[in-house]
Amino acid sequence: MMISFAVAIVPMAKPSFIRAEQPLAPDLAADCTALGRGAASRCRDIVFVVNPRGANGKTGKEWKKLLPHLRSRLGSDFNICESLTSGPCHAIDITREAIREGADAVIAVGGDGTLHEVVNGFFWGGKPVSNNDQSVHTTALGLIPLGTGSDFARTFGRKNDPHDAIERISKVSAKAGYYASRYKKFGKLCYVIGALQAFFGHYNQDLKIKVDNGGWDVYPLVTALCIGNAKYFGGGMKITPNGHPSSGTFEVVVLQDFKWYEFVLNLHKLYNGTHLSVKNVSSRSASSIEIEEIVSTNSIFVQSDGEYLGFLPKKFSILPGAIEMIC
Ligand SMILES: Nc1ncnc2c1ncn2[C@@H]1O[C@H](COP(=O)(O)OP(=O)(O)OP(=O)(O)O)[C@@H](O)[C@H]1O
Repeated sequence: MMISFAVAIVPMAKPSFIRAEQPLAPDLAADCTALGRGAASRCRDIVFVVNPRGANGKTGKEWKKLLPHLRSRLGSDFNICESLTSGPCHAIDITREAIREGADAVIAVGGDGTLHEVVNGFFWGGKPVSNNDQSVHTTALGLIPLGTGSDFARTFGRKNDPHDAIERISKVSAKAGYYASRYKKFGKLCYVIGALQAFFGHYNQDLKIKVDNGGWDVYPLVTALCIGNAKYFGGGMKITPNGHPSSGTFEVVVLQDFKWYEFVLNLHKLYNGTHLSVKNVSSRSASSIEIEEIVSTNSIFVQSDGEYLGFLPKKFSILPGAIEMIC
């Protein structure tokens, strides 16, 4: 069985962010290449955190093609700092360092995994990271979606066109400055293949769920539980169709006693968001949720934005308005 939750981010003015109550990543030694090379004072206004290995390496290639356009579009308003990630979790460190150094905006360039890491770089020990001089200046978050799925951007109705993303960044540039695996070679189909493969050796599990500090509800034979403050995951599956980053809540969708053939038969509904009317599918909205096994096996896998997040039990909660996002 798998628990997944779509994203942990934000839109417009003061949106919300989903937080896992346990640390999302270790605080690795800060070795942000771009800022650590002594270029911080030159490059700290807008930092592009680029995952060159995203989408099977396509992100790196697309980014190289995009750079000249980006420089000509934003170069007059911003000092542009490009920082390539060297491996998993590096984006977290780069982001934290950029915020501490007073960056006006940090832009994730890659897929949902990269965005996930950048968002987590905005926090440390459950609290927002602040810049070194402790001023009211804040750092905005932006996204150039160049990953395999890039599902978060879909919630905003985006076609995941990087040029559109640059236009959005250029339009709000003044404001930003002010406010202060494995099947990826199959592209988006990798998510369907991965989900089908997950059914083999899969077993349903009885769970208990506590929503918004209420009582515990028992959910027998859970096949999958998905939490989202955005609508999409799995390369365009509208899994939490009522989720939206500005709602201040997330949507919880539970699939119970689902067979692999039901997954196949209902695949089109998962993609267009009409699966909530299917038998054994339920949905509710929440601002915090605790999930535990009825009988503990410590084997219920949790993933977030395609990233491994450990095993149950887990608690997730919304942090309303935690990050200013360029969108
Ligand atoms: N230099 C690197 N080499 C290998 N892996 C990296 C590197 N930099 C970052 N990563 C890891 O790659 C993961 C996936 O990247 P990303 O989300 O950008 O692309 P994707 O998986 O193709 O897109 P999506 O998540 O939208 O499907 C990130 O979460 C990160 O942990």
